[in-house]
Amino acid sequence: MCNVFDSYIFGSCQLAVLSVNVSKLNRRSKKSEFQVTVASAASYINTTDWNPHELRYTMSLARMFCRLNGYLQPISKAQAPLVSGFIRTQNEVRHWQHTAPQSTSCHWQLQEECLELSYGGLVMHFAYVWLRDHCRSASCFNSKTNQRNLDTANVELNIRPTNTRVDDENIFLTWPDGHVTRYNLSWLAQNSYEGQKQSAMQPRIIWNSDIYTSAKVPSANWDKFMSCDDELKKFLRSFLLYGIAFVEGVPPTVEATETLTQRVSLIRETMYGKMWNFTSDFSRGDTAYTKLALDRHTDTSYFQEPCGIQVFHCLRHEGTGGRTLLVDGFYSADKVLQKTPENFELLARVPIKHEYIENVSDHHNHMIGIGPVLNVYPWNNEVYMIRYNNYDRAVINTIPHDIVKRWYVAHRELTTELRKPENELWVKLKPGKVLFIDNWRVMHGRESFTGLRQLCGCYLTRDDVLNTARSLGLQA
Ligand SMILES: C[N+](C)(C)CCCC[C@H](N)C(=O)O
Ligand SMILES: O=C(O)CCC(=O)C(=O)O
Ligand SMILES: [Fe+2]
Repeated sequence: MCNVFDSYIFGSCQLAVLSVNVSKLNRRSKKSEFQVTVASAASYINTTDWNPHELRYTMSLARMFCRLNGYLQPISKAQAPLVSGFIRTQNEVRHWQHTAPQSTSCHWQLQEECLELSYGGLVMHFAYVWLRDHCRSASCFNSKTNQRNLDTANVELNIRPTNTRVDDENIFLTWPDGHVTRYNLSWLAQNSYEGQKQSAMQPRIIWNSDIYTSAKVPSANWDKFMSCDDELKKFLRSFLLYGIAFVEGVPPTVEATETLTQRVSLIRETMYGKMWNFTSDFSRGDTAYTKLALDRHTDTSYFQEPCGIQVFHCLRHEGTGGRTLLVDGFYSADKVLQKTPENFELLARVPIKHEYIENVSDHHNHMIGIGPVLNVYPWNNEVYMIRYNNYDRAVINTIPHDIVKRWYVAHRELTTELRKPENELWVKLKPGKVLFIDNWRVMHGRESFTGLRQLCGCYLTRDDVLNTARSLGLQA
């Protein structure tokens, strides 16, 4: 059973899109609906009796047509036999609209609930209420402030345009009250869900030690960094790509480190202070303030919003050990996703708590942060933040007993990935070399050490780092 689903005209050709009910054609098939695109000569669509032979001929035409015009998905060979024995129902035919041939591949169609737009190889859908809400006309949107004027609550939820037309670049929608919205087609394409789903929010290169080392990412140079926007931009570009970046030749003082970071962002003050400068004196109730080794972790997982960036500058070390360990959490998370998607899912969906309880001399702090280990964008499963700190992980009381063991299995798999030696990047921080770490992505740790070791640094406000990157023209 097969119906003509849609048809449209392009130049001298008329195209029919057939909706084939595969379950009726082949009962063993699990799929119930299948779409096949067919191109034909203009007269073809008026033919009432389609026979398999004719259809196959039409399909080979379609394939050729698609290839020539490059704007339809070529029909795969596998689909061809499915359409034999179809019945065409005339009343199912709806008409596709299209922009002029020279304006390239853009086709649109008004459906029951949405506008369907085919542009640049992507088929997109825009709900009518969305289209009304996003109107960029002067009365609906203030282009000086980039803010919406329209009161969304006044939009009829079942609104539909009463009239639609297109020119080469735009689609014009007339609404029931007479208001006209003009959308630039490429604006729609750029702002579609389908486009967003396909692209990464944050383009990145996930790395293990080999990948990072062979990339030979250059460090920025202090003088240039402070005076030249291009150097800052290069630095931020590699920071966004790898989640770590270095500046060398920095005067080994807290003040210079502060000046440096303020070129990138606002400092995020926490209960550790604005700039911190610490040794192994146990002045605070945390293992960081000892000489002990620290396994890979993210910091401030016990904040509702963990600090976005951590800056380290080792001002002094007279002793042995104390190397810094860096591991790309996104690389390991990706391995879990590839190997055991259900473990990835558990780590991404199950919220847990992290906690910081400090009662040392004058410092009294109790922080609780709640969230999953892997924070992902639901539309594309892209990981954007990892909370991973086994020291600070709190009592688990947010997971029922039948899930908790599965959660531990998933957590173990992530840990196994994170601990693979090939994923570990070891660096010895020296006075003058400042390290920026994306604390939502790259874990840090350290080797135990002897002697006096002084580390200064700060946390940065993530929004401000990204803001600086965007102002320099980077995608962040
Ligand atoms: C960086 N600085 C020394 C100030 C604080 C260290 C905090 C360590 C804490 N366990 C955490 O992971 O958040
Ligand atoms: O001492 C170090 O190298 C790092 C310690 C640490 O994890 C931290 O301060 O967050
Ligand atoms: Fe840390």
